[in-house]
Amino acid sequence: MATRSMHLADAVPSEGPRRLRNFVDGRFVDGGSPFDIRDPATGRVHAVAYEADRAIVDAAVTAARKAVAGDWGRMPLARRRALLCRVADRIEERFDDFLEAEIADTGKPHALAHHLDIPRGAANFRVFADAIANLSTETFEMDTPDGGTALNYAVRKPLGVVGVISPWNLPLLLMTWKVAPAMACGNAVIVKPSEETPSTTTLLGEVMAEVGMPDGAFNVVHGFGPDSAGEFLTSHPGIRAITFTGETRTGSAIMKAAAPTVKALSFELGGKNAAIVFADADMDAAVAGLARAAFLNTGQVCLAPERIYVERPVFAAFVAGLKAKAEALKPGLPHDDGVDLGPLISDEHRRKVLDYYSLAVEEGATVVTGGGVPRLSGEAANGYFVQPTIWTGLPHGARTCREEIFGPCCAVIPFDTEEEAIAFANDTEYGLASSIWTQNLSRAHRVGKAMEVGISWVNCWFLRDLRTPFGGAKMSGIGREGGEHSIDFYSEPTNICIKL
Ligand SMILES: NC(=O)C1=CN([C@@H]2O[C@H](COP(=O)(O)OP(=O)(O)OC[C@H]3O[C@@H](n4cnc5c(N)ncnc54)[C@H](O)[C@@H]3O)[C@@H](O)[C@H]2O)C=CC1
Ligand SMILES: O=C(O)/C=C/C=C(\O)C(=O)O
Repeated sequence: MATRSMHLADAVPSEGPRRLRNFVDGRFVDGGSPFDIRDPATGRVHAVAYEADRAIVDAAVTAARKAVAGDWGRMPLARRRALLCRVADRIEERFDDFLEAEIADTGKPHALAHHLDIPRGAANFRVFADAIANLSTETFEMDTPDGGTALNYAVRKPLGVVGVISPWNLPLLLMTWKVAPAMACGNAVIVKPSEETPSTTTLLGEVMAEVGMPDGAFNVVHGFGPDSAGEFLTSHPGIRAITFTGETRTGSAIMKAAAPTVKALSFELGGKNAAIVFADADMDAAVAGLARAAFLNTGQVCLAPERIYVERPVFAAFVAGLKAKAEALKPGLPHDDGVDLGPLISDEHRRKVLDYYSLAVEEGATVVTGGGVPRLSGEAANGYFVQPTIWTGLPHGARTCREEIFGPCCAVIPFDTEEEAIAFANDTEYGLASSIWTQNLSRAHRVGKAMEVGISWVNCWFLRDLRTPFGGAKMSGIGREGGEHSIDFYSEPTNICIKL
């Protein structure tokens, strides 16, 4: 296959900040207002992105519509699948470029991005290339009033142009989780990555050009939310669907903007996830598993448990174990030896998390560990680090127990009965994920089912089979993605009824 191998975005420069331009109709375009992208581990500007104005967003929509009506829309399925697999291969061939770009934007530890973010970027394309190949549709044979029969069968078709609005916590992973199924279904996409983390999405534009993706099938517009590229997309009449991961309030603003043009919406929103540890759990596994769950990616995972309910007889042992794990985490620069705790994404987000650290104390918490900013030297002294933090003694109604913090922190709360644990866990407006730790399989099933969430993990957390439904209940989202659930969202059936 011919490839166009060129660094169109200047995304791998030899010197100075990278320039991250908008990618429209198969090429990087000039224009837009520059804004700085900071490395959160050092506070230094490492790239400049260009905020797309309305004209650039309009050009992206026009190009995307042309692609759907043209080469991309007419492409045979086998070729479409092969191109998506080639995107996955190319992400792997350029693994180090993606790795360094993701690390520069997020400051996350090298090992984390190496094991999680970049491999999932490639895996997302492979999984949905397979899913679309194995798609079946429904058929119904019916009797007709004249004594004959008719055959109904559905064909699935792309929606058209899909707007993808993605967040900063797992930038490549979460963006490709939406782009891959949308493109597998034959849609053209316009991605607006988070203004904090535009680098890997820009690199994906290079990859799309390199593998020979038809012009306009994949577009990137940079910028912010309100009155910027985000809102221009969500209100654009040429876009048929919006898929979004991020804060619940943002989801609500997007719904409003999308309402006049009646777009299809798929939302994965905030969480205030609960974990429940029963006294019969394998305690070492529960402590290790929940330390990972609470502190991975510095707590910036929407699935992270910020409330951990522990059966009273094992409460003290659990808290002591979790404290030891939190205190063993080493904050620092992504490439430094042994570093396993990165910074928060921005100074603004650190202020928000530190405000919650103060609020917890005002609300009556005992700070088991953490509660502030770690002392770091060298370049990391200017990074946006906070200490992993554990609280006990918080009342259920505390804001710290009800509002999404999105930092490396959790409240640990005792319970006495299974019913009480279920009631505590479900006492929230959110409903994304839960994690239950017990060796009693009947209870695991019973409690897992009682959770008002999209995903209940038992004796594990963030174990992902990409074919399964993924999304949130209550204010944690609308719809499910994953496997055929993604195909359902990113395509629509036309029923054909043939009188035989
Ligand atoms: N995965 C998740 O569930 C995430 C949750 N959050 C939560 O959200 C809080 C705020 O972080 P933000 O980065 O401000 O999240 P956000 O939800 O505002 O941003 C996510 C994406 O939405 C875009 N956006 C924002 N407002 C928009 C609008 N009106 N129309 C269209 N697009 C819009 C942003 O530019 C970004 O690409 C965090 O402190 C955290 O609690 C943040 C990121 C990811
Ligand atoms: O595995 C996934 O598809 C998603 C994981 C995490 C999030 O959705 C999130 O943190 O927003």
